[in-house]
Amino acid sequence: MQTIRVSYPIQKSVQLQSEPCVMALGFFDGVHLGHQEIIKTARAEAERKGLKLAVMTFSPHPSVVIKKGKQINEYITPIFEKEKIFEKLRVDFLYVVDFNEEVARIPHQDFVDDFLCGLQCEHAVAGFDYTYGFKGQGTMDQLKVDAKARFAVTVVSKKEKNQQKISSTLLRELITSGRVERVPSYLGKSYKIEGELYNDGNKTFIEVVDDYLLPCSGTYEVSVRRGIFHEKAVCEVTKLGQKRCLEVYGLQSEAVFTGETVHLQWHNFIADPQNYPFHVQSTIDEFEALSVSV
Ligand SMILES: Cc1cc2nc3c(=O)[nH]c(=O)nc-3n(C[C@H](O)[C@H](O)[C@H](O)COP(=O)(O)O)c2cc1C
Ligand SMILES: Nc1ncnc2c1ncn2[C@@H]1O[C@H](COP(=O)(O)OP(=O)(O)OP(=O)(O)O)[C@@H](O)[C@H]1O
Repeated sequence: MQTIRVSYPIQKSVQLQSEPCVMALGFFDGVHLGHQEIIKTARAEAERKGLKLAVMTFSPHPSVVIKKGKQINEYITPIFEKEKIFEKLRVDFLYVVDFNEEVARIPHQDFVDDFLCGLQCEHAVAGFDYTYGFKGQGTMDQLKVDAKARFAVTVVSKKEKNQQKISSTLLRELITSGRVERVPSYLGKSYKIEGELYNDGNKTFIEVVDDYLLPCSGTYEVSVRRGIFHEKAVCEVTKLGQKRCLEVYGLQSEAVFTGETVHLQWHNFIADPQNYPFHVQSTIDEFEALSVSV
């Protein structure tokens, strides 16, 4: 897979690198079961038509630039993690559009002309609620109009679980409120982060990139994978202002770890920082009840 950074106006070199493709559109934070449906659909079309499979995403999240509603600057899948997932899903080109104020103002028709036709999109695939262009005025119906018969459009219908749309928003809410055990039914697997393991003689801790979304402060049942070793452990999350700390207990090995790459999977919330177990239960049940989709 090739990851290609795209700025606006699109660089000539990027256009020259492009190949006729089926393009899947969206931000794709988490690459959850709804997103996977988009990629699967796009891949099937790419195979049927003998085209490359491309994904077009943005960085940072448009909410950071548009400043309307909640700004999303921590991710379930920071860009390096997204790249790995798309690689596994056999994506050929990952276009990462540098989303800035100028891009936010691009009218929907221009976005289609420059970013889709300009990168040889022959078939676009996105979900029922995908929007694009200035003020999000481009909808999936508008995309068919803006395509002007230059490419085909497939709209993927809403994928639901427990009567609600599977969404990055719901997953973020589950993770940040500590209900990590609910994640697999929307993500298809437990929430997993990658970091580096350190031991300072007393404590074992994991350092992660700053833009990873972490569960709320508390103690969690986790599993840690280091190379061929896969162990159950306990992780205590503490957050002091901007400073976040992930301390890990119960790893079998006595070795001193200095920067070894580890993968940590979040299985269950055990207790909050005051050692009250399951304090978040009611909050998230309320959230899930409130967010039942219409
Ligand atoms: C070229 C482009 C310009 C956009 N401009 C706006 C905008 O001016 N206002 C807006 O609310 N959303 C705008 N959007 C954002 C999308 O409509 C959408 O909200 C965004 O991709 C985030 O999706 P999500 O909230 O579903 O993750 C733009 C998207 C694209 C691709
Ligand atoms: N549950 C779903 N069913 C079908 N399509 C989906 C679903 N969730 C997202 N999509 C589609 O996947 C692509 C990426 O969407 P996006 O990144 O906005 O995900 P999201 O989960 O809706 O995020 P958010 O909750 O932040 O709005 C878009 O084409 C979107 O329409």
